[in-house]
Amino acid sequence: KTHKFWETQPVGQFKDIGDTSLPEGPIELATPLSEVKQEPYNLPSVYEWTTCDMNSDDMCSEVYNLLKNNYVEDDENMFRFNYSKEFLRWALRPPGYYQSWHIGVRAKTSKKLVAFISGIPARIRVRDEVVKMAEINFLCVHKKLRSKRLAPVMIKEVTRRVHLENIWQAAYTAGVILPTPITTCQYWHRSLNPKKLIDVGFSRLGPRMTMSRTIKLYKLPDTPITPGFRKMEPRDVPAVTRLLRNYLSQFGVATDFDENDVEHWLLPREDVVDSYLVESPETHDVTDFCSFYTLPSTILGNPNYTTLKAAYSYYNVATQTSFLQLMNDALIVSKQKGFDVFNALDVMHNESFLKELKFGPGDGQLHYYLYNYRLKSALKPSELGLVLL
Ligand SMILES: COc1cccc(CC(=N)NC(=O)c2cccnc2OC2CCNCC2)c1
Repeated sequence: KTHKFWETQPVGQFKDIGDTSLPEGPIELATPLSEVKQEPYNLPSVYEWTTCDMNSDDMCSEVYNLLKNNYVEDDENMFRFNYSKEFLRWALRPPGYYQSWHIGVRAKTSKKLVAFISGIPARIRVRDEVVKMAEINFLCVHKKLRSKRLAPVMIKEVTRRVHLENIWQAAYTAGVILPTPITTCQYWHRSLNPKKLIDVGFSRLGPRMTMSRTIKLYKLPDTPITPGFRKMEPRDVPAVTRLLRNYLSQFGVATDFDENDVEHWLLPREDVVDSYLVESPETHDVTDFCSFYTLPSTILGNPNYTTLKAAYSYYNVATQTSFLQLMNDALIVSKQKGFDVFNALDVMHNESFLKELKFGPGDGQLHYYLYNYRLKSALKPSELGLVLL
């Protein structure tokens, strides 16, 4: 009952956990394109499929507003992700993207966008295999249409369109447990504006703590302390790519970035993604790198504030600077840019700075999944080098 749909899909099944006789790799073989269902799946008769052209300002606004009002909320329904239009255009149009993977559902009569799901192409290395995958994200069904079983048919439709491009694997995350996580991450938060976070109920005043003591606890310098710490520029793409590829090579599952990918995903974009590096003042080598993306949340039902400005840790590499000092500089610049909180998952080597830099554990978990690819055993979060938006 609970996983009616997922028990029909080529994903690791709970009953198979621990069965080491099952080989690591694709669960179902690729099929000839002629055997892929050519026509879209059937929706309930009052709805119709639509392809969302994110280059169109109107379409982008429709997707933005659907997500703004109906996308993921925290467990206590106090906050809802509020991805910006510019962020969505960035997230959905990487090199080689397919507009056909930006799938909407409209009500036939009103023509209103009532649901959305997206895929983007990505090369993801699993152990020693680089696999072409779709990264599935932004699955959203209007609050008024929940439990009409729209999500399963939307997942089947995006899968069909991914198959039409001869791609047979996918990666996705969810806050809920489905068959079967490849790893489960904890999320952590570092207060930058503790007074606002306490006022809106994101954080609570610690025991035996006053507000002024709390503000002092989270105080940061005005400027980064690492010599040579500066914003990333286009000329840095080759060096950052080398640094990233070398760092990510140690993880069991990781993004396989090339320079083209780094140019899209990591060059700074105002209010979307920020990237900094350390250029050695002596040698001018690029020795370290840190980045975070901008994902505000709507504050639900607070009379004094509407938006929580949150930075999310993205990819970070330290080879000469201490990881602690590098990430503290990331906190310093994010505070200077007006963020209220800096969030991170315990993936890669993040655990080494979380407690030291005064991150507190979040109250939820983020589960990572692969579609049509079995891992012999689950990964630890520290073995994962993949951050989804
Ligand atoms: C603070 O506002 C929120 C609004 C909605 C949900 C949550 C809790 C939550 N679910 N957080 C995360 O999933 C999360 C926490 C730390 C780092 N990345 C995260 O999620 C990313 C990656 C997956 N897609 C959403 C953004 C918080």
